[in-house]
Amino acid sequence: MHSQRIIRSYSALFRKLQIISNIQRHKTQQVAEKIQIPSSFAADLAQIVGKHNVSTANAVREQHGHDESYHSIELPDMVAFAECTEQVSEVARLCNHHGIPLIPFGSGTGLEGGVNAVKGGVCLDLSKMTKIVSVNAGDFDCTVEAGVTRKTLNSYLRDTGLWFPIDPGADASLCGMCATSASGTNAVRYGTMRENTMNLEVVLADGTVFDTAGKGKRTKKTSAGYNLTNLFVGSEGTLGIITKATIRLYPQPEATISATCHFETVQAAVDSTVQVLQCGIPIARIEFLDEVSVDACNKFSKLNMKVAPSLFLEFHGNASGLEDQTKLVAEIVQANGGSNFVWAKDPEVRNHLWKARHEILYACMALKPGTKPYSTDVCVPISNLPKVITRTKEMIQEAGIIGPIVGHVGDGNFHVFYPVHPDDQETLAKVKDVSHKMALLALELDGTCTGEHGIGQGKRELLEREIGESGIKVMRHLKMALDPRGIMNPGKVFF
Ligand SMILES: Cc1cc2c(cc1C)N(C[C@H](O)[C@H](O)[C@H](O)COP(=O)(O)OP(=O)(O)OC[C@H]1O[C@@H](n3cnc4c(N)ncnc43)[C@H](O)[C@@H]1O)c1[nH]c(=O)[nH]c(=O)c1N2
Ligand SMILES: O=C(O)C(=O)Cc1ccccc1
Ligand SMILES: [Mn+2]
Repeated sequence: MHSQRIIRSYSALFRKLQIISNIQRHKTQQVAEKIQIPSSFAADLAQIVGKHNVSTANAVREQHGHDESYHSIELPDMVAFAECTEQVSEVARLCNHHGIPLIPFGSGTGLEGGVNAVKGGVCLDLSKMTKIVSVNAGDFDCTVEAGVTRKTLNSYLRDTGLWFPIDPGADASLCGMCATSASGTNAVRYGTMRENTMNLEVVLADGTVFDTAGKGKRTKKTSAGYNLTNLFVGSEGTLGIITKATIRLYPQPEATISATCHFETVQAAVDSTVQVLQCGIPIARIEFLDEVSVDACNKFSKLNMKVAPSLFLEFHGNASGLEDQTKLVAEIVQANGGSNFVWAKDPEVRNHLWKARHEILYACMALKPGTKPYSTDVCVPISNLPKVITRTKEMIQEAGIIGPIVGHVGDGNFHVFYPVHPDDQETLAKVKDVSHKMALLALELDGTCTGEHGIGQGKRELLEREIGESGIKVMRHLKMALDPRGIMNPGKVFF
């Protein structure tokens, strides 16, 4: 008995050591030498996409070597612009043949360093693939090419009475939004890219082109086999290149009302949110801003809000329905000690409010001029949200740093924006420490280390903790099966 127990504990220790050595090995791979590109490669690439669509110019490489995050710029060796799926397929085949990294580029608005070419290689810019392939108004869906952005789609749809509501603030490409599983302010009502993507045309590393739900399929439901569509949603360019997306559309709301209100505590704001959801009010947006964010918004966007934990809300529906909804929400707010429930129908007032919310990143940077934003993004079951936000605020105070908080509170999702001077290592170390502790707390409280920005470069270790050894193994098997040479966006999602 005793010897069996010893054997068991030794084998457990051995397994642990194996995991550590695996992680070490992957970390070493991550800093391995960049791949040497053969001299004939640029000419081969130009054969596929045309000479005018290949660039090795520094300015173009610099433009493509970063997104909107604090992650340092990493230059690709060259940038190629694809104009159609066939070209994407040929480029993938060529890169795969030579084992050259291939990084899909949508519009570069990501927040986790997803497009930064950590191992060099070819950045494949998809912004020239701008066809809106089809709009099926009667079926509430449309199919777009990789370069179509959400604002372009919504302008195109304006006269159809339909719209695509997923709104990450930035004018991101829709396929880039699929790649990061984006969401934003409207997700509480309309869901995220996961719930709104029906089919994807994907080019695999070896050039294979396929449709994740079957050619031309665009049904609201399916039980047909594995969900390959959602395998690629959130894959961050590591499994293949998304060249087309079929996504769901919604009727444009007949009437819209926005509102703001203020609270004594974070708890009161979250309690109000939970009660709004419990009452079945189909709230379209319910955004939390702490007092530091409100102050930043007041200064940057010329608002005149009470500096207190606040909610920005939006209601979509018909006129009579909206009256009932706003009345009920006002009562809930009041019951939780909230004040100044102010609502607006006027589009100008509403647009000003949401513009201010979307520009919060820039408002927070203006609190410390010359800084870049270090962003965080955790998501927990909503009942645990006050705990994580309150503890995070304590940690921010203890560390003596500035960290405004905003949250897509209806989804249990929030962000801290830390404005950091790029050469202020001391503040950066504190920010990283608080962010890591916050993410660990979220994991401990049944949450995820990212609700919507993705893993990118900075959260790979957190992903291992979140998914666990077996889950990571399954992910690795999938990666190996689809991209055996590891050319697709190396250094992201995995070590
Ligand atoms: C001011 C502001 C505000 C916000 C945000 C950004 C900014 C600047 N974001 C983040 C961002 O808008 C979001 O991550 C987008 O989905 C990224 O789309 P891009 O087209 O810019 O992808 P981008 O080019 O930045 O690429 C992102 C990742 O996807 C991959 N990729 C891009 N296109 C691909 C394709 N066609 N096929 C395969 N892989 C592809 C890339 O390789 C990379 O790994 C956000 N997000 C959010 O969810 N909620 C929010 O509230 C906000 N808010
Ligand atoms: O505004 C949001 O909701 C975002 O997701 C954008 C963001 C979050 C954190 C840092 C920078 C931008
Ligand atoms: Mn967000």
